[in-house]
Amino acid sequence: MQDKNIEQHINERFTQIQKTVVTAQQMRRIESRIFKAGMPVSALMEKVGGLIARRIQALYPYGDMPRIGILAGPGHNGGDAFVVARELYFQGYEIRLCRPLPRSKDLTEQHAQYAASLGMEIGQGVDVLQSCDVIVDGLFGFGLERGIEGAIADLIHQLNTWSQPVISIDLPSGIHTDTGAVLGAAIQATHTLCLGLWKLGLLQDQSLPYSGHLHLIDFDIPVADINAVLGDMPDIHRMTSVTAKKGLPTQRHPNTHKYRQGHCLLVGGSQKYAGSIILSALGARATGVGMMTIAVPASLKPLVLQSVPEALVIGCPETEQGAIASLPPELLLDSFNAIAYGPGVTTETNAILSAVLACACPLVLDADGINLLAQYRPLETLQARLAPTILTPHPGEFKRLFSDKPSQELLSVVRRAAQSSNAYIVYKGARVILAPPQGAVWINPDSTPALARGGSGDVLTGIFSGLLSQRLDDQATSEILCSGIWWHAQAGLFAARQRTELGVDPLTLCQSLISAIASQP
Ligand SMILES: NC(=O)C1=CN([C@@H]2O[C@H](COP(=O)(O)OP(=O)(O)OC[C@H]3O[C@@H](n4cnc5c(N)ncnc54)[C@H](O)[C@@H]3O)[C@@H](O)[C@H]2O)[C@@H](O)CC1
Ligand SMILES: [K+]
Repeated sequence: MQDKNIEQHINERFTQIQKTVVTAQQMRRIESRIFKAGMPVSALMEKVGGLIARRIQALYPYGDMPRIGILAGPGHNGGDAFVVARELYFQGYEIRLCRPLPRSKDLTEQHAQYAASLGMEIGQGVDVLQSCDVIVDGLFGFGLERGIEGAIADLIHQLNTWSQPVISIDLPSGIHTDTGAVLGAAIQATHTLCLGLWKLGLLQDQSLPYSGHLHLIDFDIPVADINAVLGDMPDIHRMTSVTAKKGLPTQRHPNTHKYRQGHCLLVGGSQKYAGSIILSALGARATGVGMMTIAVPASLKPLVLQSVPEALVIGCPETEQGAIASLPPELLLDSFNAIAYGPGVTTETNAILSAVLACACPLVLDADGINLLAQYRPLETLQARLAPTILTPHPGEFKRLFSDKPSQELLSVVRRAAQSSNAYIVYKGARVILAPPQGAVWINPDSTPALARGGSGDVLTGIFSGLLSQRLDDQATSEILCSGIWWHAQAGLFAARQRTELGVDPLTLCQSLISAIASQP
């Protein structure tokens, strides 16, 4: 029993740590609580440095990569780097150190002196590192406050032209801890070993070209200190597989039947964009939704039925240019558990928008559904809706809808948009952000550029519709949407592993949805 409690405690802590995201200021406050409680600064640095050194050994064993070059800055990021240098030195690695800024914090200075006393080569210029097999970047961590310029910026630019793998401690030096922006110049890392808690900047699109593979080095920050600083309801969460898997209907009730597994309606398609509604349908199909109805222009019905034979396909009257002109009166929108409107509809007519906005179930608006909303309806319309509205804009659609330029403060901009429109915003950047009308913003940390192609978004819309249709009584909309976002990205990653990033066309993505889940541990 005792063992089970301990294991449970460790798992719960791990889940919380993986979900937690901090700014530099929050990390500073958490750190100072730990130090005030009695943990010596030097002991923590020692512990962290040891963990980093062991991770480097696992990534780059001595037998393959015997020469390690270490770039050490003036603050405690540099202190960590000197501890790592010493640890790896005693494991037999040949160490070369570059210390471009002479004045350091006391603890860092002490470690530098000790490294020198052991006979490690320490230079001021970066050239000393050039012949090394691996570079460790301990120049700046979350204490970087101002732009990097002059000789230090030149050094970073020079280092970025080299071909060796680079491991950044905490953050790639030069990356803003909160926004992920480049402050003048930034190291391009192969791996970033983020210390203690995920820094917000590492989850933002701007830092992606610099951060490489992300690892969290957990150094046992007490959960009580995290809660004391972030509160019970943190503003930002990182999606994890543990939380995402909970929202998927993978375990069916033994007595279930098709009407209990939800009924979704997908409205879309046109002569111009005939395929997108099929991709949405295939996304919805993978969710195991019990029943699916698809409303398309009448001329598309045979095509859609060919791809989704199980669906009830309704052929609608169409405009001259082949968009849906109206919905047949026998289609009762209130009989569905979720509706998606938008894939392939074009902006030719807005005749259907009012009807879908009036529905009493969750509504996913995507693609031209969003553009029509931007063009014809004030956002206040959404305030009146009784069920959740989900908007899935990419940056361009977001700008059209909210006339707000996504900026460095992207998270705040998206959050404000969700609050003011009373909608769940799924912002489709490289890392998808989910902002609900109230409550925490979620960021998906794991994805792939393979998903950057036409049709990927249609699949996501279908997944949302299928999952929302099967919602359990106690399931929050955010939870369901997080699961969909995570699943979509995991399928992309799965397909990219099998077929490279070039081979993840939207049909392959649909076909990978089930395999991606089945292959999860
Ligand atoms: N938070 C924690 O609990 C822990 C933090 N540790 C390490 O400590 C780091 C933070 O340490 P610090 O607060 O000392 O910060 P940094 O090591 O990031 O750097 C701060 C130093 O850089 C200088 N500086 C800032 N911007 C500059 C610029 N543009 N050009 C030139 N100099 C500049 C500052 O004057 C200061 O001396 C973390 O990133 C991590 O590596 C670890 O040692 C252990 C635990
Ligand atoms: K660093």
